[in-house]
Order: sequence, then structure tokens, then C-alpha cells
Amino acid sequence: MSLLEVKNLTKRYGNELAVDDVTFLLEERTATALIGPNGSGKTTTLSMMGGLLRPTAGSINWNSGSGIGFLPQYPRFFPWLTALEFMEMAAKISGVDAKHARAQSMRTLEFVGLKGEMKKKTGAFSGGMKQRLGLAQAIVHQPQLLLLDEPVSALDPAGRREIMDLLKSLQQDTTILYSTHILNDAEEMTDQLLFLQNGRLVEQGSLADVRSRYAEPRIRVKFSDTAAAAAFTEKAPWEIKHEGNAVYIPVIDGRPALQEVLNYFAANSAGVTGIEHQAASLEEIFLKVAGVR
Ligand SMILES: Nc1ncnc2c1ncn2[C@@H]1O[C@H](COP(=O)(O)OP(=O)(O)OP(=O)(O)O)[C@@H](O)[C@H]1O
Repeated sequence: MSLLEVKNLTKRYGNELAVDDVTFLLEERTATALIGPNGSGKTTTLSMMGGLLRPTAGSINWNSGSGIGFLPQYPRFFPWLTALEFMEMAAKISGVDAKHARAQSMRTLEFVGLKGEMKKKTGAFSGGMKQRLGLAQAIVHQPQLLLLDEPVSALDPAGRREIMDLLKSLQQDTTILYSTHILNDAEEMTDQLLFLQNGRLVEQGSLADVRSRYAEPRIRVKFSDTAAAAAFTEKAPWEIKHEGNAVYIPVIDGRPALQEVLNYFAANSAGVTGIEHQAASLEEIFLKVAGVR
């Protein structure tokens, strides 16, 4: 059963439609990546779902009572509070019983790797530590739905890796909707992709579905050098694209099959060092959907 249903969600600022008639479902214990160029409406969508903004039209329906955790794009902390004080406050605001707030806060800080920093003032935290604290306040009450606006974009690669791993471990019993412009991350943790452009949902589905719509699969044949690739280009039995020491054979309606290409090169192996099937990366799909290419 789906946990949440977003129907015809719309937000208008004056004449501008920041979010334009967006409809989707979140299934229980799935991860959904919300992607799209700057200004496409990701933050506005998440803010409406998190209850920070009122929709102009449309509805957001829950099929469950248990809470939401929300990590805004630029979380604010009170710099004079220690991490533990901040967390206890966040826990109480999120409905954690006052008796359990401290223990629950300490457990969560440990989970996000801030056990040693509990007594430090948040004003002295680095960007990466703040990001972890932001995640900690979002999950302290063990919500069923986690909404995360750009949870890893501000981090360096090591920090991103750690937060992505934390999110993956949460995914087992939480439904996660997160926005990102780092497509490698979206590729790594996604059961559903939502692609916004100018406020409209222009693509939606599993990564495999979206890939198959845009994939234009091809076979890449790598040669030992450019001259060998050029020599093959002269006599190629298929339509090909030559780029440096490689040639690309577009696969249209399953032709040519990889086996056919392998057979050809088994008999004419002049300078071939590798043959592989390639699908489009999410990055390439993004550029295509966004109309950059
Ligand atoms: N408070 C506001 N008043 C007027 N327009 C706004 C407001 N907030 C956002 N917008 C406009 O709504 C559109 C969507 O913005 P939003 O911040 O949701 O996009 P985004 O996809 O999150 O972008 P980014 O990747 O840059 O964070 C933009 O055109 C933006 O200028």
C-alpha cells in the first residue's frame, strides 16, 4: 500500500507556477529521488509536503499517522546550544516524550557519528557536522517518512559517502523522499525517480524504466589506438560513430546483437582491446530531459 499520495499539487507565486500539477505516490519503505535543474520546484514541493508551505491547489494524503522527519536545504541551529541540547529540543518538538528525549537524542547522535561532539556548541560545527546534525534532528522521533532537501549536496565526497550509507541503512524501515542534483547519488539509492522541470513532473518511474525510455543503448568497441579505430570505420558493416580510439554502434530494436558484433571481431580482430554494451547514465538522461542536448 502506498504511504502517501500527492495529487495535482500546485504552488503559485504571483504569476509564476513554482510547482505545476504534480502527482505521485510514495510506496512504503522505498526511496524516491527528486531531481531536476535549479529552480525546477524541488524545494517548494518538499516544503509543501513537510507542512512549511501551503499548496495553492492539490492534496497530500497520508495513509498512516506516524510522523514525518524533515531536513530543509539550509537547516538552522541555535549556535549557543550544544548538539545534545539542540537535539533534546528537536526531539520534544517532534513529539518524543520528555522522559525519553535525552536517551533518544544521544542514540541518534551516535547513529549519525556525532557521539564525540554531543557537548560541543553547534556554532562551532563544520558544514559536514551540521549536515549530520540536520539529519539527526529529522530522524530523532523515528518517523515513517523522511523528507530530505539536498541532504548531501554540500558535502565533500567522503562526507557524501557516509551520509548516503546512513540513509541506505534507514531505508530498510523508512520511506525516503530526497532531492539531489548529484545524479550518482540518485542512481545509487532510488526505487522511484521524479524529474521536475519548470515545476512540472516530466519523468517518473524506476531508474530502469526511465533508462529504457532514454537509453539509446549502444555497443562500444575500443581499439588499441585511433588509427585502428579509423581503419575499422572505413569498412564497418554497421552504421557507427567514431570517437578517438573507440567506435560506437547504436543498437536499434535489438540490432546488431552483441553476439553478432563479437562474432565479427572474432574473425577480424584488428587492434580491438574491448567490446561492451553501454546504457545511458542518469547524467546523460538528465541532460536530454532538461533539453540541454
Ligand atoms: N518565496 C518565493 N517567492 C517567489 N518565488 C519563489 C519563492 N520560492 C521559490 N520561488 C520560485 O519557484 C521556483 C522553484 O523554486 P525551488 O526553490 O522550489 O526550486 P529547486 O528545484 O529547489 O531549485 P534549487 O535546485 O536551485 O534549490 C523558482 O523559479 C523560484 O524562483
